[in-house]
Amino acid sequence: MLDDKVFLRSILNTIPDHIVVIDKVGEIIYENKSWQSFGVQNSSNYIAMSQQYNYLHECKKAAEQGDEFGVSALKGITAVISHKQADFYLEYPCHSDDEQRWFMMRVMPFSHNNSEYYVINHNNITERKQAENKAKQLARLDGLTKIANRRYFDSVLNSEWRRCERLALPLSIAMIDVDNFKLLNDTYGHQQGDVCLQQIANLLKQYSKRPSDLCARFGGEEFVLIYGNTNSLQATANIDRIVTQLKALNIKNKHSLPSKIVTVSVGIATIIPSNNSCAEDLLNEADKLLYKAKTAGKNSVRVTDLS
Ligand SMILES: Nc1nc2c(ncn2[C@@H]2O[C@H](COP(=O)(O)OP(=O)(O)OP(=O)(O)O)[C@@H](O)[C@H]2O)c(=O)[nH]1
Repeated sequence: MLDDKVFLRSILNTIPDHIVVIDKVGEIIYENKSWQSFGVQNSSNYIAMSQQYNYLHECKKAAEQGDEFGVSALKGITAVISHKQADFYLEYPCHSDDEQRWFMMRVMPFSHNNSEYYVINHNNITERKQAENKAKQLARLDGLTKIANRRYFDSVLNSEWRRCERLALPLSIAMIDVDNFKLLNDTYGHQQGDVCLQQIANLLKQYSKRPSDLCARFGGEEFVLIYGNTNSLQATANIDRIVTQLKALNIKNKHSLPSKIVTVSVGIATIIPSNNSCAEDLLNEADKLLYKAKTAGKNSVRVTDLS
């Protein structure tokens, strides 16, 4: 039975992976049913093409059009064909108009009648990718406030620093600390303190919506905002709006005098990043200003423009 071609073909047609076999020059000499039906549902490209195509030519075309995965696929398959590599794996996105999808391409050589052939197998890994992406997103968030955590803040600050340095743009940072937060906890309980932190985080989110903005929980009752391509005046105006909105929320902290509501102290520092300084210096500057605001009586904003 195993010598029966129809029998073997039937087996291959039951496999959900998209399988294609090419020869040394990339000519497609076999495709299974899954491959064919995927090709019918999707426009022909290097992952969905039929026997009239040359697989390597299609990868090359995709690479020339700037498709980075086309470049990797071409390189990997060529490396297997030229025996530089025993096999090749590539994970790549292949989104349709209404669905996000990811696949893994696997290239394995085999010999038959003194000729070499290559099985190219595309396996749908969307579920795993979605789970990985979700885990990645969760790892960036602070558990209580659901805004960015300190670790993610550090990485965004460094990349925003480099971007603003490259483009000679101003970068502003605002350190925000809740005033007399211990009093709030002591008066209304820790749970109410948590709710207050969540309210402030939601407010900060509303005022950091541009792609180069980020609000994060720095730790405890301290928050930090990154404003890329934002000068000192713009950053201060934004913080003023946040402070006004916080006042409007009227979150009670009756022993915090004289306001009796939740207020914040803020330090804002702006710089045009260069070789002479680093992101940590800017952060330290904002922190110093915050400390000054605290020691001068809290509920105020201190600003330094180093640009
Ligand atoms: N509810 C709640 N409290 C927290 C959390 N993280 C830190 N805190 C509390 O925040 C309080 C901060 O107290 P302090 O550092 O003295 O600051 P403060 O009372 O705001 O005083 P100033 O900063 O000088 O205005 C501490 O009591 C911490 O226990 C949290 O996630 N939830």
